[in-house]
Amino acid sequence: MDTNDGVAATGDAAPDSPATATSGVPEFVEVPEAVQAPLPVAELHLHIEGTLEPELIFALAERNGIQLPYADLDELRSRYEFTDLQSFLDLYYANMAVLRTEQDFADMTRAYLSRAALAGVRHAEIMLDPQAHLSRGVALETCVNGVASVLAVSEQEFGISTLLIAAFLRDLSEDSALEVLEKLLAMDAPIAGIGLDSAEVGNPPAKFERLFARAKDAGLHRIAHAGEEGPPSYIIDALEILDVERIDHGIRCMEDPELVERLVNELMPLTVCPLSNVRLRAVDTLNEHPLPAMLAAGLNVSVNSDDPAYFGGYVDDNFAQLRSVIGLSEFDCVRMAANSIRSSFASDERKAELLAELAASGH
Ligand SMILES: Nc1ncnc2[nH]cnc12
Ligand SMILES: [Zn+2]
Repeated sequence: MDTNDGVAATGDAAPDSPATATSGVPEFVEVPEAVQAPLPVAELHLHIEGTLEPELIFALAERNGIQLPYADLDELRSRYEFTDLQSFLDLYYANMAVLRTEQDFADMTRAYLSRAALAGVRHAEIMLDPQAHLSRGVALETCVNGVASVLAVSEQEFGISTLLIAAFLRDLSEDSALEVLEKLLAMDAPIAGIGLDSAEVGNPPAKFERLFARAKDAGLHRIAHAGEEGPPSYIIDALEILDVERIDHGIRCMEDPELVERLVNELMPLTVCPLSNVRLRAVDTLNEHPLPAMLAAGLNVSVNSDDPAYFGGYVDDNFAQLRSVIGLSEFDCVRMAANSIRSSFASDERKAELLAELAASGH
């Protein structure tokens, strides 16, 4: 690991040109950062339905005989202009209509993992929104088994260890969430934890106190979106009422210095998603993103892609823009990669393996 200031990543790999005296290239020329392997990271904040790329949406629609309300890819892409979280969620839920069979869920998962492997992801904790599929008449077994069947071979095929997290939609009732959780437990679904997502404002953590208590009882990990659009008090409530182990986003903690101090002291992981925050207008531009201030405050932050098909990039794209647009140093990138691994729910053995890989990565 080096601690040099980051050089802007161009995204274009330089041609292979060994720096020999005879090639005319001085021997001391360093390998440009762009040709280095990506940082090995754990992706901790990823909605699998948010990885549905436009091409796959069209392919699945055709396979399932579904008429999309867009004439072509360009028309679909023209809708990816969001004004806030809800404007995104409307499209995100609408596009799920193409997911009908186990094969559809498996294909989506496989597409994410193969792209994530190129992005440097070595461990992924993947959220699935079962209620968004049940409400369309897709069985729980269909979505869970479709995703899980590919996760089961992910380490072997993609070198990515995985865990599945059932995320519950906070704009629905707690009773609905409890009913689905009981079904997941009864079918022995391979879930490692539960999450809380969807429309945040007006749906505070306290609404899901019984759900999270039940999940804890069942030995499940607990995470929740908080402080994406919602106030800092939602972060406090997620910690105190839901007893979460990680906060998804959490960027609005910066409005409450006492909360920041608490999060620092507790080493509470915050899974930050910079490109998502810009696209959903939680921040105006990447330059105004609080991530550098969060790092300076000593918060345990990691970089994640959230819904990469909708927000302009996977985790490597997030890092590349942080380097090139706001000049984030290589030291901070490596620090966040290490945070992501340490904050994961992977086994201690797997974490040690990944930290060793990070140390040997040359970053
Ligand atoms: N960024 C996000 N916030 C809340 N719910 C989501 N579901 C998918 N992406 C989300
Ligand atoms: Zn999210």
